[in-house]
Amino acid sequence: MTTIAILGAGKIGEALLAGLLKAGRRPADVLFTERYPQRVVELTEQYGVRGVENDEAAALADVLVVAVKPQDIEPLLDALAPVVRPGTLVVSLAAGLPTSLYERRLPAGTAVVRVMPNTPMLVGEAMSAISAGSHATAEHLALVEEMLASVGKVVRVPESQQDAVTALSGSGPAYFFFLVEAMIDAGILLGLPRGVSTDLIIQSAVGAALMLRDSGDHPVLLREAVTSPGGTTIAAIRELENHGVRAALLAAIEAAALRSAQLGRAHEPSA
Ligand SMILES: NC(=O)C1=CN([C@@H]2O[C@H](COP(=O)(O)OP(=O)(O)OC[C@H]3O[C@@H](n4cnc5c(N)ncnc54)[C@H](O)[C@@H]3O)[C@@H](O)[C@H]2O)C=CC1
Ligand SMILES: O=C(O)[C@@H]1CCC=N1
Repeated sequence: MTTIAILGAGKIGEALLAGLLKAGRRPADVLFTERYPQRVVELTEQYGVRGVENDEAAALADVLVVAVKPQDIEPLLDALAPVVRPGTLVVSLAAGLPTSLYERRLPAGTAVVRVMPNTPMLVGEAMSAISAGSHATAEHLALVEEMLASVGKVVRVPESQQDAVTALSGSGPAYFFFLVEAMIDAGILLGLPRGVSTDLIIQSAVGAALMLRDSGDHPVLLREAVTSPGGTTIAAIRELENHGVRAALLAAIEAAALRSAQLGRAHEPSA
């Protein structure tokens, strides 16, 4: 059985850990590393998996999943470079970091797959996009696809599209949460109790999400079906357009993609 070590078990690392176990991987086949001892205790107690040091993970695991913040990558690569074994697959979940960074810093020929997941991984509904580095084979991609399919959907994209993916689906859940938060506040403005407003909006979000996924209809058609002539919805849509919400989303997502590219460039040799 393949042994997987998750290096950095924070929000996304824990989501993957939980998802892999839920999908049937044995706790003995999953390791993790964490820099805070208290976090090691918590995760060991909760999931029955073993917390180890990064060099031990490199010695024991077939797949090393990097789930530290991009800003924390340098010390981790320093720790891994002398101990990564031939044949190890490195899977990076970090925003912005190109496979070339790992290939430059780890032993020659190390296979790297870059992944952009998102937090709905916690509920088995992740959207993950994967790209092969220059030494990753079809088998490596298939293995990563199989791992991630246990916690949601997976698509393959050229690595050149990963900054855009990061801006869309990596950060995407935050935009929906932001929208929901604002809509709940609108209910408060209209005098509804917070609990009622929250229930109304969350169930509407769940229903709309399922229609988007399952109906096969374009979002425009779904919106038009809610928008009666001379009715309430069109009055709201006019305000959304007047306030530039569409343009704001285009600008926001473009800013996220630029930030992803910038995070990658920060680790270039000349930076
Ligand atoms: N949170 C999100 O929605 C998403 C995050 N990502 C990426 O996943 C990565 C992790 O993000 P989060 O989980 O949000 O961050 P986080 O801060 O919750 O988790 C990172 C964890 O790594 C640990 N860590 C740092 N250096 C370490 C080291 N040398 N050895 C062992 N553990 C170490 C930290 O203690 C922390 O618990 C980032 O690179 C981020 O770009 C990707 C997609 C979505
Ligand atoms: O905000 C971030 O940098 C990470 C990457 C994608 C989602 N969260």
